[in-house]
Amino acid sequence: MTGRGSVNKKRRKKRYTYESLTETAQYLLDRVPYQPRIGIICGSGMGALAEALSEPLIFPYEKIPNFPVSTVEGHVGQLVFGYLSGVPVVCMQGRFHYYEGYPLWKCAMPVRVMKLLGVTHLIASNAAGGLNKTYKVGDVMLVKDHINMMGFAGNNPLQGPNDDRFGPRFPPMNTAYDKFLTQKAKQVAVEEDLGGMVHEGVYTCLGGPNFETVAELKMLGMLGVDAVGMSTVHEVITARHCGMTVLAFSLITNMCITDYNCYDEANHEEVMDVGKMRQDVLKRFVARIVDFIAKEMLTKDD
Ligand SMILES: O=P(O)(O)O[C@H]1O[C@H](CO)[C@@H](O)[C@H]1O
Ligand SMILES: Nc1nc2[nH]cnc2c(=O)[nH]1
Repeated sequence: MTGRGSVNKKRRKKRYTYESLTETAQYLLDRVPYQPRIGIICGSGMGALAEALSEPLIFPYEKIPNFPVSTVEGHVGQLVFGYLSGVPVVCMQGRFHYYEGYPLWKCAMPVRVMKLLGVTHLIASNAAGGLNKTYKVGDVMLVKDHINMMGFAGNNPLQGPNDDRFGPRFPPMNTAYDKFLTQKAKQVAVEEDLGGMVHEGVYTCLGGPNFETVAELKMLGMLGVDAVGMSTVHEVITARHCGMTVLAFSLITNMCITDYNCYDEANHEEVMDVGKMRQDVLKRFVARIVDFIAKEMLTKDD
């Protein structure tokens, strides 16, 4: 086979199969003496969330069969297994973004590996720009919904042949973010020094890596977006496709600039600094949510 046909065939071959992802999961299960039930994805500058795990077992991405590698500052690039609030969890200390050059199905691949490890609940965190004018830097926005902007252009992590062993061809997304868990997280946030700084809102993911123009942000504001980032949506779609319960939150690391007379500029250093600034409170926040899931939700699933 020559030309386009052979190029397409090679591309198709590179996609993960159920079997190759099982191989990845088995590699990890052979080295970890338990199955994690909760998965946590650390946002930019929020890798410290993984430092809260006791008895950590660390797997750098480059050592895990079939795993992509992290290329972004603030994303260490390792899977950390351990206990949080006494519950076995797995934490992605570093996620994959479209702007790194990975297709969305590859960016979301660790979520399927988590599923095969036994994870039923996903907590996805991210750093995001606050578009809602009532938000402030350092606030937390619980994601109540998303707008899949990249999906509008036909780019979706579930694109390509569907494997029913993961989930259905046409999964619903209107219940993507678990309401019960989000309500509980709201209550926890209020109790954990985040009262008045916790919101519920709509997140969108753009391809990046550039931050947005003023006109783009104005448009997103009109669409009802409260926070803007470059991740999470593809992970959540993949998680819901395979039946996981999802909670997601954004740390507002910068306010989106929608004024042509403002000459401040968004930058990644600020994003990471704010992550660091909020790391202790977020560690407690996530630990309490894990505790809640373990006590109120896992037992129901068992
Ligand atoms: O979404 P996370 O990975 O938290 O990071 C956000 O912050 C980075 C930009 O500073 C981008 O990677 C964006 O997606
Ligand atoms: N797209 C986008 N991603 C971010 N991540 C952190 N802040 C921002 C932002 O303002 N825009």
